[in-house]
Amino acid sequence: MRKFPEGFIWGTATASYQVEGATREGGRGRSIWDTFAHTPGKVAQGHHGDVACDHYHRYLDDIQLMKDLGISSYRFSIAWPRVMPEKGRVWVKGLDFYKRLIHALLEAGIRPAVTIYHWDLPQWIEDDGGWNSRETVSRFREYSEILFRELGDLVPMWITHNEPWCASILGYGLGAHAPGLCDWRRAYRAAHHLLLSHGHTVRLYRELGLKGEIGITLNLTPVYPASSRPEDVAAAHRQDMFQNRWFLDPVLKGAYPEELLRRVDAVVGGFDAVQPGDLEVISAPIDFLGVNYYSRAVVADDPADPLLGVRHVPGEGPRTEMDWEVYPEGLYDLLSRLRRDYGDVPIYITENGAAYDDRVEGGSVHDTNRIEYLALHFAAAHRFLEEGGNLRGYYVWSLMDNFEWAFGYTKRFGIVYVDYETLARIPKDSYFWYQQVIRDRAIAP
Ligand SMILES: CO[C@H](O)c1c[n+]2c([nH]1)[C@H](O)[C@@H](O)[C@H](O)[C@H]2CO
Repeated sequence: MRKFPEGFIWGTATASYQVEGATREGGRGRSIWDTFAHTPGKVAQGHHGDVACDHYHRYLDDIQLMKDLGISSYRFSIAWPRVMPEKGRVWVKGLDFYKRLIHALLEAGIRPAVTIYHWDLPQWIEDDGGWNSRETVSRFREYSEILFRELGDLVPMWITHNEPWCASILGYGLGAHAPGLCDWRRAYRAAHHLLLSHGHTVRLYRELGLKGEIGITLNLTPVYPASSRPEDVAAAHRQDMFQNRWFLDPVLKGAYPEELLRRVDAVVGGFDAVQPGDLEVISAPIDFLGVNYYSRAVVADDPADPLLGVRHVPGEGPRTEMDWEVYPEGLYDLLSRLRRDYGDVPIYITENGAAYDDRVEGGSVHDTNRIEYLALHFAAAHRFLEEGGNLRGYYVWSLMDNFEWAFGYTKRFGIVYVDYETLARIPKDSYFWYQQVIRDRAIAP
């Protein structure tokens, strides 16, 4: 058996817009995802989060599932529109659901890990410029201060942002996520303002003297050259800069990659979002780095690509329902690279999991492919730990099937199946497998 260390944190993760529903309850205002999902053609089959998994009303049953599973921590996000539903209005009572949730988690012996922002920006802030506007930085700090003052003594682990790369590139550059804009200049400005708001919030956390830990979650994708040709190796470095170092370097080293700034300036002109002192704020020391890992990228040199001169090449591994290659070695390589290039920063894997075409058969879901995926990735994490890696914990994405953004409910990532007709929860085989791993604190060799 491959034993994990005493005190290793086993968890599961979700996000507010993906599981809560109750989008019109408790004084909640509209988010950019309410707007985006209700815009025809943006989300598969017209799906939206109005009901989702109804976690807002069913959270006690879901916590019982977590308790039976045996996890020691649950990562979830707070919906900003519940706290700031409209311009000029702070609705602290909007936190009442989260206070109930957190108390129930603590009573169940489960450590709450709160993501302050997981993409559901209040629509009124987007109407005021959203992450393209520097004003949103101070609004995020104000929002964070409310959370810290109301929940700071109860919540021991805070994540400022979930994947600012996705929030900026997918939301403002590619238009695939809310707010659905296709403007690279705004995308780069949004990325900077997301990072800046992270830094200010970390500083605030320290100023308030709170005793927990705070960090940020980045989606990180190790990049491999399609061949050993120097052009492909150089292409992989460029993609790594765009995919990973763009966020890792400012947060952990206090500087953007020089070549990225040059390319951004050349393509979008005048990357003027950066002001003196910003990088010092962004690199405020963090207690941990949250890593979301799902798969790798393989790239080749391609002069026709205007920004980076790369083209993606499919890896040769099996694919999940998201058409992502299953590549557990990439998790070990990523963690090892972080340790090599960024020092011994404590790491949590804040998301890892897979979507598969799960079917209910006789009241069960035999998701052996997901068990295989998780077993391989747990083994990669274990190898890193065995080499002295500073890995603190592992949050499986996701506790339950949920709203998978532009894919709606067509992709299932949960270790618990959700019947969207009845909202019944059915633990999958992977739930019971994970339960045993947690009990043994080990995986089979
Ligand atoms: C390349 O995958 C990204 O890192 C990523 C994958 N995922 C995420 N980020 C988001 O944080 C979750 O909200 C998604 O539900 C989840 C599954 O798609």
